[in-house]
Amino acid sequence: MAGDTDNICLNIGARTLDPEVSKYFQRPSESKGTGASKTTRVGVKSDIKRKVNPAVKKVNSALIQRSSNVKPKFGKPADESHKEKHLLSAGSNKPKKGETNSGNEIGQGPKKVSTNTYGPTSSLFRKNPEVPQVENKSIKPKNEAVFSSKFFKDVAELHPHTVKNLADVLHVTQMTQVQELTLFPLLEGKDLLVCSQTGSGKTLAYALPIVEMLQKKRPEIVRSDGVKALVVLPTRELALQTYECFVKLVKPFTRLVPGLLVGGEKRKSEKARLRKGVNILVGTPGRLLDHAMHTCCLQLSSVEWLILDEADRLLDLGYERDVASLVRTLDEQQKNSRQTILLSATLTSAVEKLAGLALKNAERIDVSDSIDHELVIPDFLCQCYTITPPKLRLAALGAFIIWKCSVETAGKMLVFMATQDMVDYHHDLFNSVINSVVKKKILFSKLHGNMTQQERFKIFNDFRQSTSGVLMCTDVAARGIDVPKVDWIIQYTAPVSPAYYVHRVGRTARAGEAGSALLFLVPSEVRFIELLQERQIRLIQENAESYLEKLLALRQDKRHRQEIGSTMESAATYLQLEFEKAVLENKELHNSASNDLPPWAAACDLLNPALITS
Ligand SMILES: Nc1ncnc2c1ncn2[C@@H]1O[C@H](COP(=O)(O)OP(=O)(O)OP(=O)(O)O)[C@@H](O)[C@H]1O
Repeated sequence: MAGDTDNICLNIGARTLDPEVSKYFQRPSESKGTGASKTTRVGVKSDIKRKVNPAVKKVNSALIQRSSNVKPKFGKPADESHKEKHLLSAGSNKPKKGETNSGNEIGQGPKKVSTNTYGPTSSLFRKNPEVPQVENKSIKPKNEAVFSSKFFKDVAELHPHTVKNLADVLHVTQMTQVQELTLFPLLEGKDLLVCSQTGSGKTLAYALPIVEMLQKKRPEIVRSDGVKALVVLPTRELALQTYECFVKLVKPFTRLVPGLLVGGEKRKSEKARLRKGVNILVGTPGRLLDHAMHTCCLQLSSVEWLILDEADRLLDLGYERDVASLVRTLDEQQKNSRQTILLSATLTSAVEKLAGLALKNAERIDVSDSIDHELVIPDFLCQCYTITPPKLRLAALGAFIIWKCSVETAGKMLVFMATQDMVDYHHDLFNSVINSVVKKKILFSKLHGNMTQQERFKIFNDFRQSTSGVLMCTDVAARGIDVPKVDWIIQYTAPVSPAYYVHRVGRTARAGEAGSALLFLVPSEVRFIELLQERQIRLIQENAESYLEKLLALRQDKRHRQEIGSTMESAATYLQLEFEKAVLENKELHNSASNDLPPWAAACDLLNPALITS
């Protein structure tokens, strides 16, 4: 990525460069007799009648002034602008016959440039790195059928109230593979190590048998009997979601009480809940351990089931010690024998080590059809990627969101980004800019680890219940979280590994439903596609230009028709300028662009270091 950011200087054309260099970025419309082109970024900027603050005006006029003082070196008559399209395809920045590569990166100084002209393109589309075409290797995707042929109503061991409740409240009737394979060993009291693809119904696979075993116990379990089942999950959202699953499952058996402990809440109120009595305690490791050590009303002596869910994530997040301490505390305190279940979407050696620590004579259930632990992608997931030059990324993402969430349909989308600051910045930027250009407003929300628990729960729940909208998030939402009816997973920054790719895309196409995923890469990240191919994951390559083209649909709105122009380039330029203006006009956005974003993100996602520091 770092290498690609060098190209950003070309995005800003004359604005940041030495005057000697800047003349090579002259907007063609200023060449005599060619007429003004609306596709030129500076040109478009000057066309937009919008209240601009004086500082912005000063910068803009200085930029225009600077660029108009020099003679154009590139450029062709405006009436040839329709021929520009071919420049957008892969390799558009290759020197053409009769010209040399100008190589105008900052610091290189002016090089000999072509006398051949490119014409009035936006600088967004000029001097971009070549978009590589990736060879499609032969791939054998790993299959894992989600559903079994069994129905809950046919399982004699389940209470009729349970079966009815499953259908009425959880809307499930047919078992998934993992649910069928785990039900009987769990009812028999075995320890289990379960590995199954994302979205295959692992939560119900353990929650259902536990509730069933609890409701069958005689004398009947009541809340004053204390904690019988302890469920450990890596994040608050996952814990909340699992707790809610238990709340639904115990509906026919109201004497059973689930509880939630996730931190971020006052200890006093948590203690009060524990004092009243909880039978199924769901929580994150740190908080559970904290109460286990320091809250006398939390007794673990009667625990009979321990569930370590999303074990690979527990380890990734550094909870190994907390989990080990919790297991030790249980071993010391508990009076009855314990059944332990460990679940994971991937079986790594670290997970196996944890299994060795917590499980006894465990049965292993791996739903996938091979033993080499390949990554499994849901059957009905359509996966695409786009290799987009850094300068075009922001506009391409904006265009895609506008297309999928406002113009075409009102879809529901998760957008993954690398850092909390990126999420904050893009959330605020898109919320203000995109919603000022679209007719059908888009609900933008954000989720990351640096938000209060109340905020996180509220946003997570609101997004789960909404039928459309965009949730921008870090990897805090990558694993385990279950949001119904997500149409698209966008990975705006590449995941850290193929396994994380699978976790992120696994937020859609859950439990046999259909979904789509799009991965943004810059040209230097193309190796990631090869890595995915090596793991038997196939993606279809798409062109960012095909997303940018969709911006032309905004022309239906008379307010923007003129500014958008009639070409993909002019429309993309329009959106990019709207982003840039928002950053210049809004102090908070400006500050977060200049102070908070990692330099590589700032460089890719607007901004133009010159604008930020101006
Ligand atoms: N038998 C079923 N029939 C239909 N839907 C089901 C069934 N079991 C579970 N589901 C639904 O499938 C979705 C995914 O379930 P769950 O979150 O348990 O998957 P998971 O395997 O734990 O996924 P991840 O590994 O991503 O955490 C949930 O919305 C759940 O309600």
